[in-house]
Amino acid sequence: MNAKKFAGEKAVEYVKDGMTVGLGTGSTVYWSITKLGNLVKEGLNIKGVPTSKETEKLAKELGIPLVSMSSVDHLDVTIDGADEANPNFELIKGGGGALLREKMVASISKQFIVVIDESKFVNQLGAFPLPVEIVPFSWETTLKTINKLGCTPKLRIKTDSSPPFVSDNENYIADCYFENIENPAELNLQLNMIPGVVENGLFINMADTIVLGKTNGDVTVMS
Ligand SMILES: O=C[C@H](O)[C@H](O)[C@H](O)COP(=O)(O)O
Repeated sequence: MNAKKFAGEKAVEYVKDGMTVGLGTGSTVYWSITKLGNLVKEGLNIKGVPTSKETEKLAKELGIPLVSMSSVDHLDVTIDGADEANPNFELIKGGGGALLREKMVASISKQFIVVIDESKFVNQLGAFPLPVEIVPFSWETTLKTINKLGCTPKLRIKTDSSPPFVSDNENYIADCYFENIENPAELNLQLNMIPGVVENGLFINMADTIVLGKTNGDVTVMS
């Protein structure tokens, strides 16, 4: 059974008529967006702010009205997936390369709802390589600097020997293999101090609620 679908659909309960809604990116929030599309067809009045070109395309196909982030002061709620979440509600995001826009959208949201399946809820972050968005200019130098923080960074490529993956913001992604991240809040600040780093996939003090789907159909909501 599809744990991502259970979590994604449950989170839609937080969306009410008249809200401006941040629409995350990925295969879990896909289910939230699809359900929202159905509710819009039935008369729900919302405006969406997409966090990626992929989500923008999906929302348009589903008929969800969209507005740009720059046209709003805040969002009422954002629903998004994550690659890992810990009991402090700290997250790793960016497996799909959308972390920068996702962090910007989440940062002005009154409520940030994270949808995950149970395999992503971990005691310590870091088994999933941390995505870091970096500028293409001298990316090799940026990787060397990131390496000094105790990880092995690898430039993301689509397949072996193909060109680098390019984000919606025309940047590259370094996937950083830490294994264990002892202090996510400190690492978040250290990474963002490096010239060449645009943003990293650690989301600290941002998530308000985690909606966790299980394969048996149970959904746990943590706030
Ligand atoms: O860049 C991608 C996002 O941060 C996703 O929300 C994250 O990777 C989780 O995606 P999925 O729900 O497909 O596992």
